Amino acid sequence: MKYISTRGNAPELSFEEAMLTGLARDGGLYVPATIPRMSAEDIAALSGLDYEETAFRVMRPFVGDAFSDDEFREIIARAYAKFGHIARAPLKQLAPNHFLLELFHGPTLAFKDFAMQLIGQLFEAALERRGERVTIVGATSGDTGSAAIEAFRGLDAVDVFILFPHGRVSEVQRRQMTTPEDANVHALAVDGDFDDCQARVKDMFNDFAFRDEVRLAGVNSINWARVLAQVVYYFSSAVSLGAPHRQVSFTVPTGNFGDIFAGFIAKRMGLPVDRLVVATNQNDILHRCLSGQGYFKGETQPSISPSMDIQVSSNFERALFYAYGQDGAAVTQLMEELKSGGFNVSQGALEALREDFDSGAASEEETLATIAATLRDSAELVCPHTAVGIKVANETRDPAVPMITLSTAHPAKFPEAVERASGVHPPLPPRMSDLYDRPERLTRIANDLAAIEDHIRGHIAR
Ligand SMILES: Cc1ncc(COP(=O)(O)O)c(C=O)c1O
Ligand SMILES: N[C@@H](CCOP(=O)(O)O)C(=O)O
Repeated sequence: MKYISTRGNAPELSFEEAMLTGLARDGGLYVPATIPRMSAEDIAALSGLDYEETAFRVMRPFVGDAFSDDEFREIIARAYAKFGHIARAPLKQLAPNHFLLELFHGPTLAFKDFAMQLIGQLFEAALERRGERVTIVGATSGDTGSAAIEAFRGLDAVDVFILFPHGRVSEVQRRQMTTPEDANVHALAVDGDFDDCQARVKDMFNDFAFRDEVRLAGVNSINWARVLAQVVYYFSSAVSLGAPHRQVSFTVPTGNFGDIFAGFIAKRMGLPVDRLVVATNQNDILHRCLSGQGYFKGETQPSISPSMDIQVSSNFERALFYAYGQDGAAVTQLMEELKSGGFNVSQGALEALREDFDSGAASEEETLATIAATLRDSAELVCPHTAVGIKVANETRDPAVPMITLSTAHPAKFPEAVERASGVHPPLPPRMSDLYDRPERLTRIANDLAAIEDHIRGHIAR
């Protein structure tokens, strides 16, 4: 299995190389050269398997010879051992033909743990075999950072630097990043928004001298392995509702487009998915784009679903690559135009996107009202991101097709908003009950590439 860049001008890499490389050297994102198919029989055979075996069967064709079957099975087993639910990703019924896929039973209470726990194990195995060490940099609007820190803390072969927007993540998210004591963990509070953090991470990858000096690696969803791990729960949930004999749809609270892009890959692999619905908060660039208004950046508006406060949606580049018929030059041109504000999507590409994706958005008031209504009508307390998904699912879904809305974080990560909406204060799980008492350690830093690179140079263990 080879991986190619969405911009068509970077070396083809193996799974392991693509995973350790992160961003392609032409600035693009790696995707598999061909997407492996699973037959209806292969999908039917997943019925009744546990999550780990499903993960093995779904991901195996993408991994090539990077790991033996036994090694890969052991890695998967270790990755999900710390999850607090035997099903890993349980489904709950919200209403007739509307289901919630709970993705917050991992160590940091958000869906990011599914991929991050796995790639922590994959990195450790690959780096040990190669005798190498890397410097991981990541940008976060709250959840990726805590999941990455949890997955990589204490590893000898890795230093991990997480850039988060100062003052724009929830207190629980910030404390999850700033309270680990491990010397290889570095939380950087950047004076800017998430898009600034993500842009600085990409700048570091595009600064080849720095990239090679510190042996940079990335764990944002620019990393293909992040997307791959998230494909699994589309299969596990659809199969438990009757796939391949029955179609299902998914609504996905969306920011950086990584999670929903994993759904697109599942569909391309042969999973019978009817619609993939993009649900955004008031930062609705993706909804506007899919509604035919072009992809034009605005000012990021802080919201009660802060993890989705994103304007430049990194993985949308991968969707565009397929919508433009895998034309790397066309994608390169669009990304150039994005630097000066945005671009219009061609009619053909828009039609291609709409074959798979619907979209909708939720305002702040609608998000709060949905949290309250979901508690009242279904006895489920949901986080604001999940509420965005439920609101959009209710507006767009076909009642005849089962709709699975992804529940992306535990409500206790966003207690103020949840309590404001519902009057209920969601408690943290007992294992985290001292989170508010632990000392914090962070560095406040300017939104400045040179300052961030200097800080990293000065803090890595060489
Ligand atoms: C809780 C939560 N929901 C939804 C999202 C959106 O996911 P994606 O960026 O993959 O679209 C994020 C962050 O990415 C998140 O942390
Ligand atoms: N919402 C994310 C933003 C970064 O997303 P990623 O999936 O590209 O790593 C977060 O919580 O940090």
